[in-house]
Amino acid sequence: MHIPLIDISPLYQETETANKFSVAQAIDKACQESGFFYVTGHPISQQRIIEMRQLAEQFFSLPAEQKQKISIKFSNNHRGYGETAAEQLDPNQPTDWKESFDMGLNLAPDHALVGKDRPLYGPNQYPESIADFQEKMERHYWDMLALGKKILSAIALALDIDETFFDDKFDHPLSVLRFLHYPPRVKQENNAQPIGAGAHTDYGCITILWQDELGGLQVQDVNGQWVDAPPIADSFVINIGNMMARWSNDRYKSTPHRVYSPSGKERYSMPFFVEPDFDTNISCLPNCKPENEEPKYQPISAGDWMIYCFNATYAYRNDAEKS
Ligand SMILES: O=C(O)CCC(=O)C(=O)O
Ligand SMILES: [Fe+2]
Repeated sequence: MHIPLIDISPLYQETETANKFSVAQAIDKACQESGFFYVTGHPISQQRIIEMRQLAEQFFSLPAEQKQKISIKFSNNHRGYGETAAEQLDPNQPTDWKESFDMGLNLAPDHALVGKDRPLYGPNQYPESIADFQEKMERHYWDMLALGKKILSAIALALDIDETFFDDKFDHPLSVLRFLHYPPRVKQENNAQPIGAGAHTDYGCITILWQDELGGLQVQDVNGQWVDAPPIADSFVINIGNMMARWSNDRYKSTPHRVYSPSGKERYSMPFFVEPDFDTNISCLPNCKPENEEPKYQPISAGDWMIYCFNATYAYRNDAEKS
């Protein structure tokens, strides 16, 4: 399996239409073949990545009780700290060996969009003891969302739909910026490498992943073999999620991937999940099915789709104690 490296800088040059189109075609091809590609030539600086990594390290090294104070268990909208083993991405494997911090669009509890009908909207939970934590997270959130929308504009171009098609679908995005920390772990008895994150597909539209220099991300090819997707300097790994596979009538592939965390070493990563507004109608995109055929899937709202996927993964959401 080939995971291409695509220089997306032409997407930022308004006049270079031909180059823009060849980037769009390269992205479209990768999304159809492996569902994975790397991007370079994006506007997120190395300095910013270093800053965000330091912030993640600072956060995860807080005392356990401070992290527990903002546990995702206390959130109605899936924000905050997830302790090690809270998540089980592959139901056939032990729980994942990672801790997490999730943040998204920060809406006050009395905001008109917040309520029972749209359970993924609401406030973030931030640690009190790290200076400028909220500001730094939110600045990075909006910059990553802008990158996500740029990639979506290239997908629109490739599909021969209006380049701005996705723009108005991100007024109140469900997008999530996530810190992950895979603590060091000893090798198992059978000498199998420990699993950091079990095999899974992502739920949403597209994922933009930064991973540290250790590597460990693996992508499944069509024969079921695991192929390394090592870190490449100044790049992000982009992959298609289930919502986009559905939206594109399966033109695009949502491909299983997993993380093997090398024993004895800790690993950091930072996925950004690009998800549209809760009420976005996910029904077959233009030009994604033959004219005389029906779409493969029924329309569903982006929010209902995400809730359906979340409920299948997180132990705490299925906990009888939490109604
Ligand atoms: O940590 C990584 O490199 C990947 C994590 C991942 O696949 C996910 O959170 O969906
Ligand atoms: Fe993933």
